[in-house]
Amino acid sequence: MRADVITIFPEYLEPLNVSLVGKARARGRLDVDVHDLREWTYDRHNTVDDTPYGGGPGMVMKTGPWGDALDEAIADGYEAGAHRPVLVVPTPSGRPFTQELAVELSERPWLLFAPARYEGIDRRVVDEYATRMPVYEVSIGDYVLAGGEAAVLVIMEAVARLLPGVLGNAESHRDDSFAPGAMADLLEGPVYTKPPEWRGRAIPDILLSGHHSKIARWRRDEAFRRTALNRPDMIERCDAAAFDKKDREM
Ligand SMILES: N#Cc1c(-c2ccc3ccn(Cc4ccc(CN5CCCC5)cc4)c3c2)n[nH]c1N
Repeated sequence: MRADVITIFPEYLEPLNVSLVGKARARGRLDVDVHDLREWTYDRHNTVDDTPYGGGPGMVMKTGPWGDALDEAIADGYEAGAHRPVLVVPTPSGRPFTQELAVELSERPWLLFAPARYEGIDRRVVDEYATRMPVYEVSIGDYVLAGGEAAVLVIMEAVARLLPGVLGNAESHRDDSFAPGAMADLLEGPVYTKPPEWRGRAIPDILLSGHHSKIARWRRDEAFRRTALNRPDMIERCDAAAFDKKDREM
């Protein structure tokens, strides 16, 4: 997979050099190029924003720098042999970024990220590139950030861990919360490791029993309990038939 990120804060994307995404890059599973939008400004102050037409708070990011930056990133990607880019625009008004969408994006060969700042990018930029490629306008949650760079980090991590050969245990993402069909879409239950006792707190006996089907049932029950507590909405969505099927398999 190829990923290009255009931003006025390239240093914000430094975390893409470490941990899971950094490993995916080192293993050649992912190529990431971060571009400073101000390289496509030609005035003394490297201006990327201006006042909004129609008035209102804040500033709007200008068409010129974004158009020139996107055109060059796209041309360079094609020259490097990449094809079929999609434009990913983090925005508070976007569709929710979900595990399902992470899977969809992980199957794309080239992601072009346009994290904005200020009040966002002049709408004509998205309208222009939507004539050339699929555009995903996504929001990572119901809270307000100051820009899209944090969303790029979230999206890149969620996508990179789904790329083949990136996660140690290739299957482990299939049991994720939110992964379609995993544990009837329940949250993860509690996890434990050595030592067997810590500050007077022991491990649930069942986990030391070696009885795998009973352990699996205990884990499912704990997952159900946690989901009912923190995400009752997911319980309604939970497919009772799938749940009963899991029950019979244990
Ligand atoms: N993903 C994601 C995001 C973002 C996000 C993503 C990208 C940008 C680019 C700029 N901002 C700042 C901003 C914040 C609020 C508004 C709305 N206006 C405020 C007053 C009148 C309406 C416009 C921009 C961004 C925020 N926030 N929350 C998420 N889950």
